[in-house]
Amino acid sequence: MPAAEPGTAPDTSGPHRADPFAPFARHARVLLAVSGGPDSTALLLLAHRWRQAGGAATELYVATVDHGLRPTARAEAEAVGTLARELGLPHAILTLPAPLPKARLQEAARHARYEALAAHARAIGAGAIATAHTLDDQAETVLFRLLRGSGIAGLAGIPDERGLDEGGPGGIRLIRPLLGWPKAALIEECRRAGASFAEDPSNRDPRFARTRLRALLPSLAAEGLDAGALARLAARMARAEAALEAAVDAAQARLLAEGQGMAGRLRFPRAGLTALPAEIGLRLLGRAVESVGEGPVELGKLEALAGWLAALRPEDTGARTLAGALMRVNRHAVTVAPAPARRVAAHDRQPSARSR
Ligand SMILES: Nc1ncnc2c1ncn2[C@@H]1O[C@H](COP(=O)(O)OP(=O)(O)OP(=O)(O)O)[C@@H](O)[C@H]1O
Repeated sequence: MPAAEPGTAPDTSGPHRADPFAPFARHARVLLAVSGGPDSTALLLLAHRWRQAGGAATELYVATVDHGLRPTARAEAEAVGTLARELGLPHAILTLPAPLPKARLQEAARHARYEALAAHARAIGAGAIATAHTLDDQAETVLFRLLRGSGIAGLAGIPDERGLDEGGPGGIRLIRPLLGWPKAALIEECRRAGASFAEDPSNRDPRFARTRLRALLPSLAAEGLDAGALARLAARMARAEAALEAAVDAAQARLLAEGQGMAGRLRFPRAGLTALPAEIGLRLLGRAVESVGEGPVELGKLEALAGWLAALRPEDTGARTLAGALMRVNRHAVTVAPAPARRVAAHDRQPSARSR
């Protein structure tokens, strides 16, 4: 792959941010996740150009994950290495510690990929990983979630920055500087730089719902629902999501202080909880169930739980379980605690584990 022309001014004409690489400047080192496809090859070229043009003192490192799934993967990873070397950037090929399971392969590959990238980022002291998600990826994600009846958080689409391992060691950030760029513009960047790239055949595999949805996008665009419109929807939803979460933070602080919960158990004053706007109450319940139960709760099930609570008359009491959490309602309070079945199940599992 021939190198990009060094020193060319960064193309800041991307549709969204004046400087999409500005978030890089907060880190001494950023790891670019480059698969060798057109999007991430353009990420490599553009990030390097930004750096050459004096973007910041940020050092750029490059890594390619070889999932061991396709025979051509190694050669593609090596081609990324060649381009990175031409640009003067360090490159590593990362392999996975264990073979991927056959079930839910794409999801498993994505999970393993991020783990490998995060481990490498920590090893080289990079505070952030950058991926090359595009405007097209954003549009597909929003459309996909729209069709599945997602909530506001889902319709907010792919965030341009988030913590990769919140609470984990190192606090690595995940940055997506190209979310405002159409894929076609990135292919054009590669072409202009004379850089070749590989195409992942799974992107065209009609067995994946994503591929079938992608095929719908041109017809929707002809009706006015183009990638830009879907991205605008995502940005508006992200704004609403942030405001709602801030309102839930405030309601949580207020009601938990009033409710006097005990260790491992959250207690809300019933009148205060049921008086909240429905969306805020729903989210607060979701947080409570998630924190004492088994983790994230399906929105539809949470809505059913909140609906049940809202339909109770003031004199009614009762209890419901959801996702490993038990919600008890008495006249004065709503308490959310780990479900007893979970405690019993955990207790039951121990002897059988020992007997193996
Ligand atoms: N093998 C790889 N090595 C390094 N980076 C990769 C690899 N595959 C993907 N990436 C990075 O992730 C970005 C998104 O890739 P892709 O759209 O294929 O991911 P995905 O499977 O849809 O998962 P997600 O969108 O959650 O990352 C790429 O632009 C690239 O930056």
